[in-house]
Amino acid sequence: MGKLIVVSNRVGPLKDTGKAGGLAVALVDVLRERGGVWFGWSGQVSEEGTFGEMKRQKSRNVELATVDMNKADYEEFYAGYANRTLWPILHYRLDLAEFDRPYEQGYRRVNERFATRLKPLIEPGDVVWVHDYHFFTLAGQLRAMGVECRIGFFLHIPFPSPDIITALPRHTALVRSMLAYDVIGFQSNRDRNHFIEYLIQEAGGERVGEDRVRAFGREVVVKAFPIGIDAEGFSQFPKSPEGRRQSQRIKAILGDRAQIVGVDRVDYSKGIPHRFRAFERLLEDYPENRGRVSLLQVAPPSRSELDAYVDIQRELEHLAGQINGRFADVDWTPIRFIMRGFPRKALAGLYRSSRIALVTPLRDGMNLVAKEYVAAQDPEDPGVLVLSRFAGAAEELNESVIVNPYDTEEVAGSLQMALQMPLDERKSRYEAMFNKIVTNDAKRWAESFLSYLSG
Ligand SMILES: O=P(O)(O)OC[C@H]1O[C@H](O[C@H]2O[C@H](CO)[C@@H](O)[C@H](O)[C@H]2O)[C@H](O)[C@@H](O)[C@@H]1O
Ligand SMILES: O=c1ccn([C@@H]2O[C@H](COP(=O)(O)OP(=O)(O)O)[C@@H](O)[C@H]2O)c(=O)[nH]1
Repeated sequence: MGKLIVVSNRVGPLKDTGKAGGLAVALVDVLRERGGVWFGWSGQVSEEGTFGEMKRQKSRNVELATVDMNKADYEEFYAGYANRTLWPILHYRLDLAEFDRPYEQGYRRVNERFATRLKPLIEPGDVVWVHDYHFFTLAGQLRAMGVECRIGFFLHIPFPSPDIITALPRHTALVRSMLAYDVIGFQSNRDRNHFIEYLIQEAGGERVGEDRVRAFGREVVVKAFPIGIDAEGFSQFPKSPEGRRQSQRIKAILGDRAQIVGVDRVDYSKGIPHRFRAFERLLEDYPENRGRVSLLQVAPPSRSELDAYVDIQRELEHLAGQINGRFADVDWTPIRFIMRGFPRKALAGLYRSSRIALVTPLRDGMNLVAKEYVAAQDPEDPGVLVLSRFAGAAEELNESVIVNPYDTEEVAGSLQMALQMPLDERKSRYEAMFNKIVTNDAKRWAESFLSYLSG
């Protein structure tokens, strides 16, 4: 068998640096396990861009092969079409989507350039596994250059219903180019079903088996492969020196008070303002929690060059200040809002010392934080996961307390219920979820996808 070539916009690093982003975290685990080449953007902007030298760096069984982007590529492809057009649409936010012809042209250009740089790395027998919305059209470009090997695609973010997707100008061309892949994977059945509905309604496609569709003259596998984490490995992190150090710091400030934790990139899809309001509502409706329960929100900034991201950051600072001003006391701060990233071992310590994780995205492909929180719990005294029904993770983790993140009163009531949940119920919910995340871990996710891709 040939080698595995993984392609994603965000590549590495292979070490845990505390830079947030579930895609990179998941792929490190997979590549470490199986070995291969990981090709993508270096994270650098230079004058030569994709025409510059390919940086190659080997660490044990994984080789990182990266190229720069130039300023126009960065602005039109990454900040433009990927994050101003596709990201909001795929997260059901048509109100935030910007449609600009240069963005779309930049997207096609960068996909073509990446295909040109990738092609010489592909040898007979290799399989290519492409990730995420940055590269919907990459396989189409590779095929046009004569590449015939098996190429798979996995979408890490949601795929909405045809009603929403059809708002994207020239959506047909985009979806048609996706059919150049041999296997197309989604995080959840909901996303997979939306894609099939699109093919049937908009492209005259048809289902030709449980996981196969025919459209645009091609027959491909279309299937949900919910992404996992290295759950066994993560469950050991709270016992690491860094994990312990964070737990001890938290215990020292909390005493016998309870902590709710949230961990998200600052992104409008994550529902952080709604979460702050739900926590405020908890303090209003259940005043016995004042002085007794606090919310720790870790929120590393993300895509800060985009207005929508600057706006949400400001809104959060304002809201946290307002809620703290209203309820804080000399010895208690209701919301501790930390706008920087932590390495995952440190996060594990924060998760372990929190009675509740409040994971309330308005839309999310999967949400690995939900799985990490479960993995980090003490089996003898586990905390409670309160999870949005709109996270991909909710399809699997149905023993969590599932909430509608838009319903402030419901989330506040669920927090109160979680704070009072008896130990035996906490344990039975935890055990069911832990078993699932250990079984459906990152390794199994990759093996399952690759077994379809190998044909
Ligand atoms: O690369 P950035 O623009 O800095 O953004 C970080 C990553 O965000 C997204 O992550 C998604 O993948 C997770 C793992 O499958 C999933 O749990 C989560 O729901 C998604 O939002 C994005 O998809 C990545 O491409 C970005 O690198
Ligand atoms: O300070 C932080 C915050 C997050 N993360 C990691 O970033 C990933 C976030 O993945 P998720 O699927 O929850 O959301 P995404 O950011 O990919 O949309 C998780 O593995 C987190 O542990 C991290 O390493 N440090």
